[in-house]
Amino acid sequence: MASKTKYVEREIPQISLHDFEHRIDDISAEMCAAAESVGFFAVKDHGLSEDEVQSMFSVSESFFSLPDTTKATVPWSPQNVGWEKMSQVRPSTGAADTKESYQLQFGENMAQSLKFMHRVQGVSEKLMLCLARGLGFDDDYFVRYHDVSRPDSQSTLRLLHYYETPKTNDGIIRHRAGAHADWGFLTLLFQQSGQSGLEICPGREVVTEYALGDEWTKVEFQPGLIVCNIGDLLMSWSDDRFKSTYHRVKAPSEEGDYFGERYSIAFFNQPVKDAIIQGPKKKYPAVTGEEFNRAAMEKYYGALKEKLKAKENTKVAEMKVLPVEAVA
Ligand SMILES: O=C(O)CCC(=O)C(=O)O
Ligand SMILES: [Fe+2]
Repeated sequence: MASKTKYVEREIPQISLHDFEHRIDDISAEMCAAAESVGFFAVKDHGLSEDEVQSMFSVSESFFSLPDTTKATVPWSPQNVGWEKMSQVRPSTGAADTKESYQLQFGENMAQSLKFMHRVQGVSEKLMLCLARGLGFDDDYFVRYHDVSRPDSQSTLRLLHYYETPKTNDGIIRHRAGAHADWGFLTLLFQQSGQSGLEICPGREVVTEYALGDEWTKVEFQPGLIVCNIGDLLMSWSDDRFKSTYHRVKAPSEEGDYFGERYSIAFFNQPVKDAIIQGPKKKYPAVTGEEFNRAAMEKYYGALKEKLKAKENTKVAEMKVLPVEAVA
């Protein structure tokens, strides 16, 4: 039986993008303070309407309601596009997440999804400008490296669907999104009212490996907010000034947890392969986006292998494991 989760109240800063052009310096200061402390913040007044977001959730729900045999005609591929089900194993849990997801990249997509992706990219570019300014880079520094018109653009929209979890007490932990830090640059996340479960565990340096057994804070849906978090890549690119924070969608198991279906939408900003990743203080040697990903993949598989070795009767080769591109 899992022990009772420890919760603490932490403030997740809410940052208004209202009157962006005139307030960039103030917004940038707020964003950098959040990125340096909790690693998560929420933006409001970002220009995306509730209708636009709900339409994208409708697309997602229609897609996931198709029979598996139909969804399997667009299977997940190593380019990180397509559908997967119950196949993402996290080093923190060594077990597959109880979910399905569908990845889309810029290019040939349904017009509605593509339009939404461009809208979220627009918000992302504002955040990139603020973060670049905060680090002392040119304003367009990060935006240039996240050019979604390039054919090798890696940024990905991920539709997520977590299955309803039985309220049985059978001792099986049904992970939704096992604890992890996103490995990319910056993630923007959309949640739905009443579908709780997202939790964060800030302070990587003070938590145990994968933050298991530590103190969590719930990040609940609020209308009009986009939840944003720093990924490992930006942590490195900022000389560790901005924090990539552990988070999860909790395996429902305790009183007050939400056991129903959950839909969420994540937009992962990823730099192009030839981006040069190095912070202003040059804490780490310069690497390309491609090299950074390769190293992240090795680290992920190393951690996963260790975890699986530690678990009895689990053979790595028998498990269908998604590569790190889909891991975020
Ligand atoms: O579904 C969520 O709310 C979080 C998903 C997530 O953390 C991820 O896909 O990286
Ligand atoms: Fe994540």
